[in-house]
Amino acid sequence: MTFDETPHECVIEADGVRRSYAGSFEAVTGVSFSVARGELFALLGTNGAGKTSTVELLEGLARPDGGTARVLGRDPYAERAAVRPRIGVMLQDGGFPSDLTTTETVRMWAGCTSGARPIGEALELVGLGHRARVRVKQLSGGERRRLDLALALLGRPEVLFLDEPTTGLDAEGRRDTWALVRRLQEGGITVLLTTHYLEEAEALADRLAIMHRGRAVTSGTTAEVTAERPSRIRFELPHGTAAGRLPLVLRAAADGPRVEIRTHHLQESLAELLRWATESDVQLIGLDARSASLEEAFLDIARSAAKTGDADENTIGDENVKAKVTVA
Ligand SMILES: Nc1ncnc2c1ncn2[C@@H]1O[C@H](COP(=O)(O)OP(=O)(O)OP(=O)(O)O)[C@@H](O)[C@H]1O
Repeated sequence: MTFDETPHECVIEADGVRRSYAGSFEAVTGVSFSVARGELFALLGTNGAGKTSTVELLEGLARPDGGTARVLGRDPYAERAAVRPRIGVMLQDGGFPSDLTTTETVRMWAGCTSGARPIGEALELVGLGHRARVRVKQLSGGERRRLDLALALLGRPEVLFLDEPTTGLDAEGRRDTWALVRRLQEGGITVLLTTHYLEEAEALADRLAIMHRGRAVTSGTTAEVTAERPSRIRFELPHGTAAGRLPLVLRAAADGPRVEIRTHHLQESLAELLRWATESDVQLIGLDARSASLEEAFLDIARSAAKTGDADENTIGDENVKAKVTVA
């Protein structure tokens, strides 16, 4: 994705950013994406893909070894003093003094934040109002993540960086955080999020990128990313119906009752299958047809990269096969 394709004001821009550790190992090898004002962009990827390393460049915590990072039109590292008051950062591991209470922690943070929200409001926002007097060391892992979020929101940021914000939260806590992020976004905030939860990206992201080994292997809306993957049709043939009776394009070499069709032309393949089933008077047991999910796209990328030892290609999977049938 290039900057020109984004119709609105770019608030976050990574243009070919690179980052090396110890002067040799390149953890981020030229990543580009942009986030428009009010958008939520999610960075997904395998462990060690380079998500945090990339986000830190945009948070101004490190200078890129190549390419450029811009936030609110400025260099977040060189112009940190101008950028920092306008952004909220939720790191993967906040590391608070554990003997302070949640209120004391927020108060301490408020002391170095200009225009900070009232402490009670910040805690209520993240559902920690009832834990105001509890020491940080007594908070659960999920509650600490919420405290992290409260601190990130303290200065009413225009841009919010969330590094795995719901890790350690239970299902209810995760949904509460999603609802809060949506409310913040409705208020015009721009969000860059990293997550391991694909349903989180599906629920929240306007656009996303999947990273692997320091590169953004694919990016776009969930629909665009999944459109590259084949859809799937599954059913079971009734006892006594041979797979060899299936139309040629849907036929498997092997026999057996269970059929799985992978196709890039779901509507056509399904129509052909149903036409055949009706004409042949065959009942398709447990018929299930679905477009590829983000999870499938992600797994395809991880598997393909593991197989090839590289993730250089943008297209993953057998894109040329119109319909691939496996009969188990
Ligand atoms: N300070 C560091 N020194 C050396 N190598 C590092 C450092 N921080 C990260 N790395 C390496 O850089 C690569 C990318 O790490 P990074 O934390 O950015 O990935 P990630 O996608 O955020 O991973 P995860 O999902 O596991 O949090 C990994 O191989 C990691 O071991």
